[in-house]
Amino acid sequence: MTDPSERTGTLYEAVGGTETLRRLSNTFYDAVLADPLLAPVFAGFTTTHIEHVAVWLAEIFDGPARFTGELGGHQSLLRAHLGLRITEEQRLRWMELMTAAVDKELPGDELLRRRVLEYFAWGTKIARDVSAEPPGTDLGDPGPTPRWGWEGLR
Ligand code: HEM
Repeated sequence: MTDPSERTGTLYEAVGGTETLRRLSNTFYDAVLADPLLAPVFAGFTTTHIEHVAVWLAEIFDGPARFTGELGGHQSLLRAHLGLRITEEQRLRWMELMTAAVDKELPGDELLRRRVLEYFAWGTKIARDVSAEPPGTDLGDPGPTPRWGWEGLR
């Protein structure tokens, strides 16, 4: 089935919920920390990062709004990237490693794969742009956490 309008339910349900997103996050950060271009960016990495990314993705893909409820929401996510000065080369490597992680952890559903990777392509550009601003920059109110569905950004 490839027509997005024929797909029901949320991307969160289709990926298999928070448990799968945790596995995706885990596989991805194993690769990031072994990567010479990205590892230095993640010098302050702790294992809570893996869980926080899984909780963020759950909300993006229309699951529980726990990142908003417990972890500071959209603004806090953006603020976490301030001052990182992410280069386009680093963003592309991030995408390459995430694509490999998606292929491993979310096999067999081409439309789901495409939608999930489209979110990451969109989100990494925002992270790169925000990261050019110094730490502490006032970002104003970025609005609620975005939601991604079978037809993309809503
Ligand atoms: C869709 C794309 C992205 C998502 C969903 C995402 C998600 C997150 C989340 C949820 C956090 C907070 C983690 C925590 O609270 O522990 C975070 C922090 C961070 N992100 Fe991202 N991120 C994205 C893109 C990127 C990119 C492209 C890079 C660099 C190449 C990056 C580098 C970092 C770093 C270094 C931190 C930690 C900052 C700190 O030490 O507090 N992120 N990200």
